[in-house]
Amino acid sequence: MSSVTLNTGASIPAFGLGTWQSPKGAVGKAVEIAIRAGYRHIDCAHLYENEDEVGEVLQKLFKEGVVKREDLYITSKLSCFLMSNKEDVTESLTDTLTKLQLDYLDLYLIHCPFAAKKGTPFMKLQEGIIGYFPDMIASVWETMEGFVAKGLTKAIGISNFSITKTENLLKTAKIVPAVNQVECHAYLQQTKLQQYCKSKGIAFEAYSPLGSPARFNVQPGDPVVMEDPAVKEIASKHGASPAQVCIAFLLQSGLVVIPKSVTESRIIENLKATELVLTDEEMKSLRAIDKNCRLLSFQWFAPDKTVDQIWDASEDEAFVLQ
Ligand SMILES: NC(=O)C1=CN([C@@H]2O[C@H](COP(=O)(O)OP(=O)(O)OC[C@H]3O[C@@H](n4cnc5c(N)ncnc54)[C@H](OP(=O)(O)O)[C@@H]3O)[C@@H](O)[C@H]2O)C=CC1
Ligand SMILES: CC1=C(/C=C/C(C)=C/C=C/C(C)=C/C=O)C(C)(C)CCC1
Repeated sequence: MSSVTLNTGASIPAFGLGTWQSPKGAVGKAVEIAIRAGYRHIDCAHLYENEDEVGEVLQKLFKEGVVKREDLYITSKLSCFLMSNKEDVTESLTDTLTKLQLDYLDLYLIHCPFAAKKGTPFMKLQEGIIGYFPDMIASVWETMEGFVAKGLTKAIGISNFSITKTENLLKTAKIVPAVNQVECHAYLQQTKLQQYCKSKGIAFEAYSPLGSPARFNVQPGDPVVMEDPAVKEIASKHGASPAQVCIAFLLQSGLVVIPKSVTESRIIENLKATELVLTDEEMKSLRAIDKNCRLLSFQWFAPDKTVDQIWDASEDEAFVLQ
């Protein structure tokens, strides 16, 4: 399977399994199916509230000799509720390592540049929002640099950072982020952010590569990337599924891609997309369907800001679904 070389010198498998909204009772099974089938990269987060079940299944697979820790690439992310001080940031990582039953992560990301008050119930998130503060991010980053020094994570990175917010971070960072994980699919191709990340040596990770069809804020009439005529046409030419075309498009663009599924047949189907080779012509027609359409606005993290302000939209003038 192809991989991307990070600015640390390590490689990240270009294809991995997402676990957001993978419910307890299903996420462990999904991770087990995935690893047995050949996945070697799992994308986790404190916020997903399912890391304990992922940890149990990893332990089981290690004990059975199915896979070794060093052959897996495990990412997790700092909770937005635990960003206000060094103790909270350390608590988030420690809690994740305990739940995943691991000594170290391969990659630890700031989940998003916005913070929320510790203890806020997730369902009342809007009541606990603090916002985006460059100074807070700078000190979170300093703490995370300490995690690398202590061997608690091999690399650190960011998620949901615009060019402006990344530039702010780079003013004080001693370690350049290894990765920026952001929404990216055929309807939000993020070419400008991709170019910027490349220029800084930051690898680009595409989340919601299938257009996150079951996201909590989905509305009737929203554009559906897997139903795009160009995607469907290319899929039928290859005897492939639209999901496979969406994944192959991003992989062939040199990105890291982490589709989520808890359905056995889809977990396997998505893995097979790593073998699908699209022609230059097909890549060109997929590049042409970009709508600059953001599906996860993150506005709940900054209700006082417009969605354009949240994403520093002058950078990309994204059309955003509210
Ligand atoms: N850093 C961040 O802020 C974010 C990170 N992420 C990460 O990226 C991962 C992927 O993004 P996500 O938003 O989950 O969305 P995806 O674009 O990966 O879509 C997942 C959805 O598509 C369905 N699906 C999966 N495979 C297929 C297929 N072959 N055919 C048809 N439908 C399919 C899944 O259903 P089912 O499971 O029922 O099979 C699920 O409902 C997340 O799980 C998470 O790890 C995502 C959002 C934000
Ligand atoms: C506003 C809001 C919600 C918040 C959703 C959030 C904050 C989702 C964050 C998703 C992330 C960060 C995903 C990927 O990594 C709830 C709880 C659904 C309830 C309804 C209102």
